[in-house]
Amino acid sequence: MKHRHLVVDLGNTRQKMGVFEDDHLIYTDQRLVQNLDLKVWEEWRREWDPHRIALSATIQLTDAQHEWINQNKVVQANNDVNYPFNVQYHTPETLGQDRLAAVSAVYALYKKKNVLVIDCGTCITYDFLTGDGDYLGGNIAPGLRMRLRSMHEYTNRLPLVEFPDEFPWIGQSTEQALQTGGVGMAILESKGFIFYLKENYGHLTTVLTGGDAGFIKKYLTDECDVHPDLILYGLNEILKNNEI
Ligand SMILES: Nc1ncnc2c1ncn2[C@@H]1O[C@H](COP(=O)(O)OP(=O)(O)O)[C@@H](O)[C@H]1O
Ligand SMILES: CC(C)(COP(=O)(O)O)[C@@H](O)C(=O)NCCC(=O)O
Ligand SMILES: [K+]
Repeated sequence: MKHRHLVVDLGNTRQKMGVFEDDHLIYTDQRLVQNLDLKVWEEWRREWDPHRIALSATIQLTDAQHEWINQNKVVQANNDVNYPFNVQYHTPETLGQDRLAAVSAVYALYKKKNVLVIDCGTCITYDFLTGDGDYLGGNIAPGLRMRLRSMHEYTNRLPLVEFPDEFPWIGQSTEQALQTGGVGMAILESKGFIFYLKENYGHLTTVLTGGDAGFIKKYLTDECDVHPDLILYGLNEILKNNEI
């Protein structure tokens, strides 16, 4: 009989789900977080009848959701479960569950390599795992849409500009300056961090995930892998490493 796992990644913008059958991702779905409802989890559970369920959540859960998690023996990607790498973050109890799932995925996929995960979601998170299995930590930076929106919201006169399909490196209008400042300069931040890690740790594999990964990849000259379902794979790994 096939072993089926349901995994759910609840981010600040979107909720992503995946179904694994014997380690193969056979189905994915996503919903905007605004339409969050326990009914969605219940539908997924009924439809897929999983043996086990894993969850990462970066938003506050409701009492009803907590109850559902307990009833269904859901494994959550928090500090209470086992990881095959050394978590060297000084506050693992406040570490994002999506980040632990991301590191779980690259630990399994890129054995013995130094890996930087850049999760380009609501926030951009940078997480660094060494080839010796030490997760040293990383950084949290504003996401692309957040950067565009905050310049409008924190100033008196700057407009809210559209997310650009393309941008010039040297902005020549207010709109372009904001668009390039918002998204282009964030890309240089990624390039700068990749450069820093290469200088200090030698070899580096960079893996991009999250809603804006494809966009950022287009402008990164450094070689990197885009893995849209990385967090889902990480949650499946966490299920394999933790009996409940
Ligand atoms: N339709 C959309 N609605 C909201 N964000 C979108 C949409 N399409 C792309 N994005 C981008 O995806 C990012 C969110 O990525 P995602 O990986 O879903 O984030 P999270 O894991 O935080 O929920 C947003 O910051 C935005 O730039
Ligand atoms: C930084 C995050 C908001 C990123 O979440 P996302 O943008 O993917 O929704 C999330 O990982 C989080 O809430 N972290 C807690 C703080 C920490 O990781 O130290
Ligand atoms: K993120």
